Amino acid sequence: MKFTSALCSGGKKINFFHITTPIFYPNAKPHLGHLYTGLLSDVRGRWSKLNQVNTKFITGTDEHGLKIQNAALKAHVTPQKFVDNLCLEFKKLDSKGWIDYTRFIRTTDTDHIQNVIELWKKCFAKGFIYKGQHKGWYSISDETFYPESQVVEVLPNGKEIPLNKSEVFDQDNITNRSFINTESRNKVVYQSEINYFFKLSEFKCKLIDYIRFENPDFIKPEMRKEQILKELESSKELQDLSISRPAARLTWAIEVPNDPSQKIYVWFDALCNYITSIGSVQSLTKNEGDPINIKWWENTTHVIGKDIIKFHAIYWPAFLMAAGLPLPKQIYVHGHWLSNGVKMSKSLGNVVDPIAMIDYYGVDPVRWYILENSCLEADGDFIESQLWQTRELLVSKWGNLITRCCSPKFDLKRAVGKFSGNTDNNSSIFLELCSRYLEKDLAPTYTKLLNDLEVLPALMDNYITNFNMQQALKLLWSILNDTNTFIQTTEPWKCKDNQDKQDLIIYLAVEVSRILSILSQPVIPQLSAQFLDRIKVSPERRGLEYAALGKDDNYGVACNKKGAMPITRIPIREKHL
Ligand SMILES: Nc1ncnc2c1ncn2[C@@H]1O[C@H](COP(=O)(O)OP(=O)(O)OP(=O)(O)O)[C@@H](O)[C@H]1O
Repeated sequence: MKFTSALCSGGKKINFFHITTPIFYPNAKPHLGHLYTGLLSDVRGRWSKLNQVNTKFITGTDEHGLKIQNAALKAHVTPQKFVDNLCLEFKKLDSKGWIDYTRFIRTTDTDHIQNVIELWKKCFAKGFIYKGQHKGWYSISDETFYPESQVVEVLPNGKEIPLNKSEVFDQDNITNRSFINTESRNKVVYQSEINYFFKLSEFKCKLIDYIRFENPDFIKPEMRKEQILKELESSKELQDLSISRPAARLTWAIEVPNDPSQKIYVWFDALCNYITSIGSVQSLTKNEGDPINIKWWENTTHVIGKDIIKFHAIYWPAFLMAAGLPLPKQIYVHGHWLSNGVKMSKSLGNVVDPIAMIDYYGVDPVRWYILENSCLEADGDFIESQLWQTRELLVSKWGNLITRCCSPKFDLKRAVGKFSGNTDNNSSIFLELCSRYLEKDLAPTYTKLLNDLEVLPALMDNYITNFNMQQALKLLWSILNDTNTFIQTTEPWKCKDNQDKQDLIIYLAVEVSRILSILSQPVIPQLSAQFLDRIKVSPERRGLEYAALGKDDNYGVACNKKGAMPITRIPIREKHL
């Protein structure tokens, strides 16, 4: 069918789509930023399902590591109890936000732990892991080491000075002194210990070839790819990566195979969740694995915030290359939600509580607002009055349009019965009908509307598959605005003496509502269902194949009577004023 193939990349049907969010640290309750990553992935996953592609969407929590161990200690509970409690908060946010995942992975899950051990063993067997002395500046908050060039000392008066090159640091001479790294600006401490190392230094050229030449779409958007390539192509060599910590210091982590004195570094553990989400390390092994699992893996998209790009675009591909495993298809990197110009983060506590917003404004206005006010390339500010305004527009532009169509003055069933069979996804027939019944000077208005409606599914497909949700929503607003203007100008309530004309106007308006509601199901799953219910579109006719003019000839029955509005006005939250 012409319509379906238009929605498939390059005309080729993709059968598998696997999408992942990062697994989040459950060291405090989630905030708006976590909902954002979940939402981008959820909409993309739902779009893929609507397109009848086999889809898996995985999210979860990253439960090991020093950061969790310390937070649990502070809360006077065991790390297991600590993560059990907070994991529920992340699940609650997903449930409130209608984040429709296939599996919620916890890194404490048994199958995941097994995979981490397998991945380690493979890298070890191929000679990419060795034991050595490690000295360096470590940020517990970021769970990562920083080079000296990225560390400054913060003096008691708040002044920041570079490290004194001639000073020899050790764990003792930094007590009572404060150091931060210049990348995340989190605190760092000096550590010297025995660790296992991963030979990251061997992957610089392989990564450049892979990202720049062989798979130029691996990292999106372009600016993020260039950022990573700049780092890789700089004259600096990649430093081997410390991937274990002494068990004496880190207890809450997976044990290094055959060495109980060491625990696996939390990022080596966490990244492996993407494999757990498909199956096992073994099942992804080239030539020996499961072809279906490999297919899932080759159609995997990771969605992440820009704060963790290095881990996903450098470390993760290098681990996989070392283990002889294939790489996922793509990594999409998004910007941050800010609070007074600073990244909203659990550690800083400068957060917006998304659950409070959802409880008051409803899930779909929040989803719409977040997606409309963000794009991958930029950071965004949350402004509650804008969220309220977005909701107002959904009520006045969309809710009202449907309510108008369902007015007792009109007869939707009659209009649908009269015009749906005539059109059959062919707007030129409908154009002809419009020119027969409507005034000549309306021709530009309805021609534009019909054209826009015809190309809408393919344009939305392009925007959503490229995570450009903002533009996809702009298209919906534009058609809604044009339809409201069309109704306002044609005044169907004044066409009592010309039933065909009235039916035609109402039919066009309700078709816009129906098509837009079908296409927006991934974005506003609850509201779109309520809209479709209001005009009695059967649940079997809500697939993408019905998102075209005239496609559904069997809805609108008994709608033209007073019914509850799917969405009504509410004032802005009092707390906000
Ligand atoms: N301010 C934010 N804007 C957008 N996404 C965010 C934001 N904060 C966190 N995320 C999402 O969460 C991921 C990081 O998860 P993490 O649990 O470390 O969150 P965090 O709030 O930065 O935590 P912490 O402050 O403890 O480091 C990001 O890559 C991104 O997907």
